[in-house]
Amino acid sequence: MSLLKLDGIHHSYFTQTTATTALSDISLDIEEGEFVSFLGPSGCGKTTLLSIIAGLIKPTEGTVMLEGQSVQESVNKIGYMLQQDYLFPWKSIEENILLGLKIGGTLKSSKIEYAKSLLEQMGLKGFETQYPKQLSGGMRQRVALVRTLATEPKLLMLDEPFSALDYQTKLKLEDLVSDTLKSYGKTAILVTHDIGEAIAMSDRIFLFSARPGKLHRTFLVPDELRKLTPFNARNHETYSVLFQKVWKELESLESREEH
Ligand SMILES: Nc1ncnc2c1ncn2[C@@H]1O[C@H](COP(=O)(O)OP(=O)(O)OP(=O)(O)O)[C@@H](O)[C@H]1O
Repeated sequence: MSLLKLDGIHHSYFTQTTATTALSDISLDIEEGEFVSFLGPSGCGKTTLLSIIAGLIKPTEGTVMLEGQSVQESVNKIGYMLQQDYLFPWKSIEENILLGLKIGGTLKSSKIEYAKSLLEQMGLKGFETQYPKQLSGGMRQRVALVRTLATEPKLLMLDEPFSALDYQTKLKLEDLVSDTLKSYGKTAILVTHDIGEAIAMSDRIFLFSARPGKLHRTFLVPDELRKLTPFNARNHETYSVLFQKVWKELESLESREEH
């Protein structure tokens, strides 16, 4: 059984006078432990689809099942990492990380130990008593990921989590996030505008067409890239071949939108 199953998703936004169809007939499956990316022209409905998967928006038509249950019954199984870290500035790094567990009523010693091991793995040991403003943007994003992983979500939604970072920090964080998610066998969906990031980090890439967003094509990332770190994948010859393919396909979708 797939971890996540979307079947016939269709979504329109309605006002009193207008209807905007954002998504049309999206069906896809994501397996446990897979890392997939959602790519597509601006406005093709990626954020709408993430919100539907998270159970924040009920689709006009279609179903979303996580581990065979409707998402409305599984909201606590989903974790987020967003473009902004949304850490509480008045709380220390440790307090920020443990907050999700506290709110969820699962602040047990085994969970605290797990959070501490994540903190160490993300290179944040020694920063527990510091405050967000004392950390760099890349470090704050690492704290945000630890806070998310600490609640042990089944599915992680990564909504452009690297797009506000400088290029070098972004490349380093891609490696660290990829390594951490692989080592814990986590399933993740990355929304990005960066084709290279999608190729370097994913097992599969879902390419959506312009509004209304439809699943246009799925690209399988070849094994020789998947076994490398994202940084090393970017330097492999197969990477450029796939980059060209995805680029051309995306460009054709964007030019269709303009006419
Ligand atoms: N609350 C809303 N009410 C009406 N229309 C909306 C609403 N939210 C999104 N839309 C429309 O639905 C379409 C899809 O929007 P969405 O934000 O999901 O796309 P996206 O692919 O995430 O965009 P981007 O890549 O620019 O972030 C767009 O045309 C947008 O204008």
